[in-house]
This record gives sequence, C-alpha cells and structure tokens, in this order.
Amino acid sequence: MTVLVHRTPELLAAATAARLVTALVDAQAAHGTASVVLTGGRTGGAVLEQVRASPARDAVDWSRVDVYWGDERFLPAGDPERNETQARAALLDHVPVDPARVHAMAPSDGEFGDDPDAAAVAYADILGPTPTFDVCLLGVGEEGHTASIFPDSPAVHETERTVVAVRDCPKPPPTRVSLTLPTIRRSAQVWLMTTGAGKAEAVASALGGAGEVELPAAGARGRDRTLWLLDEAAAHLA
Ligand SMILES: O=C(O)[C@H](O)[C@@H](O)[C@H](O)[C@H](O)COP(=O)(O)O
Repeated sequence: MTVLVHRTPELLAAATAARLVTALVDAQAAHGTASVVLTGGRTGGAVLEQVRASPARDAVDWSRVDVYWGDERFLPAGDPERNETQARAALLDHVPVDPARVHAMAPSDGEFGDDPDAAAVAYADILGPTPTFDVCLLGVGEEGHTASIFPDSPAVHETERTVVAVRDCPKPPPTRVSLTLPTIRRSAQVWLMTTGAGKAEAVASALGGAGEVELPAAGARGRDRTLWLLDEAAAHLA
C-alpha cells in the first residue's frame, strides 16, 4: 500500500488525473485495452473533470477503454444524482469512447424496472464470473464506506455475489447497486481518493489496521497496487 498526500483537493484531482491518463496508456501498451472502474462522489468527479482538461487526455485511445462503475445510485436514467450522469458530464461525453464499452449499471426505470436486485444480477452477468480491471477508482465516506459498501452491512459480508443491491444506505439516495469487496480486489490497482478533515478519522482507521467490516475502505485492495490518494486535511490523523 502506498499513501500519497497532496497539499490541496485541487492538486489531488489534477495529479490523480495525470496518473490515470498514464495508467490507461500503460495498460493499452501492455495488453491493447484499458479498463477503469469509476466512482461517484465529489473527489471522483473532480478527477474526471481534470482528465477532460488534461493536455495529455488524448494519449489514451478512448475507443479501447472499457468503463465500469463501482457503484450506482438506483435512480431513473439521466437523473443528475446518478454516477453515470455525472461521469458523462465530467468526461465521457467529451472523449470518443465506444458506447458498447461503457458499462453503466441499470437505472430504476430501465428494463429491470424498480428492482435493484435484478439490476445487480444483470451487471454481474456483464462482468462475468472472473472480472479484472486495470484501475478501480474509489471514494471514501466519513464512516469508512467505499463504493456503496457500508460498515457492517449485508454488502460488506458478501463473499459469493460480485454485484449486490444495497438498501437503506446512510448516504442518500438510499437504494444503490454496488460491486462487492472481493470484486473490487480483482482489480490490478485500487486507488482510494479522498479529501477533507471529515475523512481523516476513517483514513487513519483504515491505514491503522481497521478491519473491513467496520471500515469497508480498508478491504479495498488491488492485486498489484493499492494507493491512498489524499489531501493534507484527510491525511492529518494518519
Ligand atoms: O455513489 C457514491 O456516493 C460514491 O460511490 C461513494 O462511495 C463516494 O465515493 C463516497 O461517499 C465519497 O464521496 P465524496 O468524494 O463526495 O466525499
């Protein structure tokens, strides 16, 4: 595990965007394609905005990038609170991705109707039984959640299914679809990105050895590399 601390949230977003462009270019050089798992939240969105603004952006062959989400708010298509909506506005609508390679989690008004369990099963079918990702981007909540995996929740105890429905989330909206920790751990690299003093306790707990049931972000590890990308405020108790 590597911890990188940047002075401000803006520097974190810009530096992580540069890191992501490089990681995608490296993945394409190594095996022809690149796969990235996107996250919701302010930090994740800021990174995508910085990728869009990056002069190096189009070093990536966007037509050979597979885009997934770590979680999604189970809302109607196009809802401004959906992670997909925000990622499209921040980046995906501004680069020539192949629509067939952008794998959004189903909305609540789609083919599976208002059934998050069916949406989760459908996403698991898209991933297949042994998904792998080059880079998995994740945020961290004040109480230590990541994706939509909350402390001591059914999702954090899930070891069989790759994708689950999540209900009664402490962070609104209450219903979501989320990768599970074992699926996140199938990523080559996991990058946990967060800023602000409000996250400092969760960060310190995760880096201090907390277990994943009480602190799900602590269970988000990559096969090859795990990066904690922080600003000084989020890092100040670690
Ligand atoms: O759908 C979501 O809400 C996110 O996936 C969630 O896991 C988020 O990344 C964290 O809550 C951190 O959010 P901030 O970066 O806005 O603090």
